[in-house]
Amino acid sequence: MNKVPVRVDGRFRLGDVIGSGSYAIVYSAWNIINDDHVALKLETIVNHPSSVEHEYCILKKLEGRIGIPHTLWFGRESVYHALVLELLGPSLHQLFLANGRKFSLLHVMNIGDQLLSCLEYIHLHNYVHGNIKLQNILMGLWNLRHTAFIIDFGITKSYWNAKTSDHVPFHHGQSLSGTPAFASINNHLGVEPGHRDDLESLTYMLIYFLHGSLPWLTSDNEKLSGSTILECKACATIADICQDIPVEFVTILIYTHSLAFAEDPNYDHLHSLLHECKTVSKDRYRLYVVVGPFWSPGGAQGAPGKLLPWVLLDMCHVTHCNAHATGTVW
Ligand SMILES: Nc1ncnc2c1ncn2[C@@H]1O[C@H](COP(=O)(O)OP(=O)(O)OP(=O)(O)O)[C@@H](O)[C@H]1O
Repeated sequence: MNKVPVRVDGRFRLGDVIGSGSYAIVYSAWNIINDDHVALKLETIVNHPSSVEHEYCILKKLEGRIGIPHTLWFGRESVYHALVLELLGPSLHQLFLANGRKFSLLHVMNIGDQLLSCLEYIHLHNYVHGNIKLQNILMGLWNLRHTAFIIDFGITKSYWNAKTSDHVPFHHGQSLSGTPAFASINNHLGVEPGHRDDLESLTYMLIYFLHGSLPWLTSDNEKLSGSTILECKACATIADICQDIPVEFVTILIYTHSLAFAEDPNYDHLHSLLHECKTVSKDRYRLYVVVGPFWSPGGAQGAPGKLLPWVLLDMCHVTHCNAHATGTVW
């Protein structure tokens, strides 16, 4: 890496490295003029379009809502693009590890509620975040310590064509963007991302918090290839994924999988399912039958994947979706 500047824009003095990703290194920094502590993201200027500049443009359109980081400055400093952001606290990944790899149901619901509202806001502004994962959710500091912030808009995309005022067309054949562990199945399959993909990633993340794992992750965090993860994800049954957690998560997962490419999600429905978990007794967690795997990849013409036959039973309801019921009862 090139020599890192001592100061950026004459006023932001660089401190320690607080994080890094594939494009940039994030430093804590101190604004010597107003004594403010900030986060400063440095990306080396290269030929391809700047991810940090892209992130800055998106944040400028989104900022103003709780859960979206404020931008304080963007510009060039020697051979770097520099983005100055409000300083945030630990990531959900760090908190999860510090908490012994388990969050309580109440905590998961609270985080889920906040992130769902924030994603709805991002989607209303015609964007798909594209990389929802625990490392990209930071808690605020001080009086915002209970507020979850979504960060890293480096691969965020607009799904709206401003010229034609249309949803971007269904498109197939892209490479996987985002992080394989939490990517939607359609993302693995190269389908143009939409709202549904952010919601599917959010659901995997919430389930991961409750379980401490997902069927396609190894216990020793071995780095598996995207194709191995896809194979395992596509073969996993709902029972594998949602074992021992409230049945509402089964409904949420099935709902996110069933969304069509350009369909507007019903966020209120998802909020109410999350809230229903509060009243769920633990006995209900296991009372479902699932025939899996529950997913079939899209066809060669770029048709979206579809739910395979499955049956879900719980104490109160019997829900059929093309059901041919054989399977195991838990
Ligand atoms: N505003 C902030 N306040 C505090 N820490 C931050 C802030 N922004 C980023 N970080 C830290 O820096 C890390 C890397 O940031 P970020 O994910 O934005 O970088 P990236 O290069 O775009 O990553 P990726 O490779 O995932 O796209 C985060 O996981 C987080 O720990």
